[in-house]
Amino acid sequence: MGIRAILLTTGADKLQRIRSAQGPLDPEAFAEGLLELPPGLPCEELLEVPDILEQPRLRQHDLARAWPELRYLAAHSLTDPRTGLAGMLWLLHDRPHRLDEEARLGFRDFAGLAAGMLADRLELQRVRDSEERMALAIAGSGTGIWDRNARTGEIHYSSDWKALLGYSEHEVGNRIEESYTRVHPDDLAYVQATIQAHFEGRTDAYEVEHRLRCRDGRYKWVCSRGKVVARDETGQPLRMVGTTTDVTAMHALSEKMQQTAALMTDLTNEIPGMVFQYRRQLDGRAAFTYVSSGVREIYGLTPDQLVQDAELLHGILHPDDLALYLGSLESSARDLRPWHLEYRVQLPGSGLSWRQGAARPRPLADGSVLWHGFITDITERKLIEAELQVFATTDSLTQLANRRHFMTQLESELARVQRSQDYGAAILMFDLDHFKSINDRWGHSVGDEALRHFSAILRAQLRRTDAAGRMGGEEFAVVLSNASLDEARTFAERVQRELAGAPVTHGDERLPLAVSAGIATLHPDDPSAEAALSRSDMALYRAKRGGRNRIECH
Ligand SMILES: Nc1nc2c(ncn2[C@@H]2O[C@H](COP(=O)(O)OP(=O)(O)OP(=O)(O)O)[C@@H](O)[C@H]2O)c(=O)[nH]1
Repeated sequence: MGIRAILLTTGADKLQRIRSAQGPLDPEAFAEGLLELPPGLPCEELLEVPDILEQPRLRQHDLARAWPELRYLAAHSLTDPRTGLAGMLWLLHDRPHRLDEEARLGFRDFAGLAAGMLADRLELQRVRDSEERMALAIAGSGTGIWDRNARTGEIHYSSDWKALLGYSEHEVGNRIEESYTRVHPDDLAYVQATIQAHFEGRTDAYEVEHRLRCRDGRYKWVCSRGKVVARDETGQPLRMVGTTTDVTAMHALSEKMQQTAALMTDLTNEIPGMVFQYRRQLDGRAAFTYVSSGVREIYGLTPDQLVQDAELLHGILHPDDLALYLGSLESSARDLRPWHLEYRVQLPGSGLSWRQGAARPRPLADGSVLWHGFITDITERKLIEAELQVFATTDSLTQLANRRHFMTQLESELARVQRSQDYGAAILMFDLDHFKSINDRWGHSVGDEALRHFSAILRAQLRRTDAAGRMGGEEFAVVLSNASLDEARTFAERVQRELAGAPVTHGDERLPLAVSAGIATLHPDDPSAEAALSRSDMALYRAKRGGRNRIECH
């Protein structure tokens, strides 16, 4: 090109830094190595000034001052496709000059090459800067960094890495073989296999927790993370970088938590019944996240079975209680109120049994609800309750309803009559005739036998909807649902016939047992069951007065 000097400057604006100069131009002549762009630059990609003497403004420029012989100047901007202007390439001469077309094209190509190299260097600088920033960011954070040449097996550690294990700067070798000697023997195979899988491209990056021996011989738990950052054309790793973080404290904590969890499990397994944690998601899906071993007795399942499939309970709960069970959990989740329920289960091989559930719900951030609670077996309590219920409502001699329970049944029947105009019911009072003389003649136990005998006759005549009770002594009452006065009279006649036809005997003797009956219907305007009862009582009184073994209606 017939040029005396070449200059390379970098910068993104009018102030350029001189990077290199070839020829008689002295870079030292520029203040702080900076050069301000002459006016008109770098607006154009290529600018040529054939003779500076013809450009008065350029004669005063720094370039002309640094090299007074300067007569010719050509400049080409160097651009970085990512950031724009990155520098300038200058051609200078001490004589007037002009590039011919071929030289211009050559200058353009040359500037293109220089711009590419400059962009690469800037990129490298950026990477270095960011690496430095990263190193600064993780300095003192309990993390060290390393850089491994996968081909030669050379590995370099940051000062933090060495400090992590208690080494000073020059106490750690740079061979990978040595690095593996610091890994705990029990962890080595696993660590190497993890790294190998990453080398073979089976993972994007790797992360492995293991123990590393410190300078003082003790082991620390660390988390090693690594990633291959360069591979050759066949995919073989060339360079891998990574970090090592001290997780000893976290490990100790997680071990402590595991011990606590194991203790909790042991304790919950000792509690009779089943301790559970149950989670219900916003979309309604639900699962047991923990169940104690008591699930075997409570539901006849293993903990794993119930944790894997909560719906197994649908086949275990009594069909009549399933909807109640699901509904009660639903409302507990909705209102965040404690869940309490008594329900029946049917376990294979054993009969019906009762369970009681109690749990507290807690809302979670994702909208789901988490219960903690327990289920106990209350079958025995339910049996006792049922026995007490029978005890409280039944006459022990005859097994008929006692007076109090019969009155409750009568009240329900009256309510039914009051609800429906087409519905009628009758109340009958029975009283054994001359019962005192039976006791007097054959004794109390024969009298008891006679009372049981009459109760059995009454019971045999009842329909499922009717009810009978012993009102006291030798007095009985029956309420016939959906029955008229005539139907009630027929009922009483049948009872008298049965009693006459099946007498109680004592030895060869036959007890002269007969019964009087008084009948009344229930009225919708009866203020109470007692009112209807007293009408039938009045009718009974008339039957007694009328000669006994009679039926009177009110
Ligand atoms: N064996 C027995 N007798 C009872 C029981 N409860 C009451 N009695 C007796 O039943 C008798 C009832 O007698 P009364 O009230 O005089 O009536 P009655 O002899 O049946 O005469 P009328 O009812 O007028 O026909 C009494 O002797 C009571 O002691 C009982 O549980 N067992």
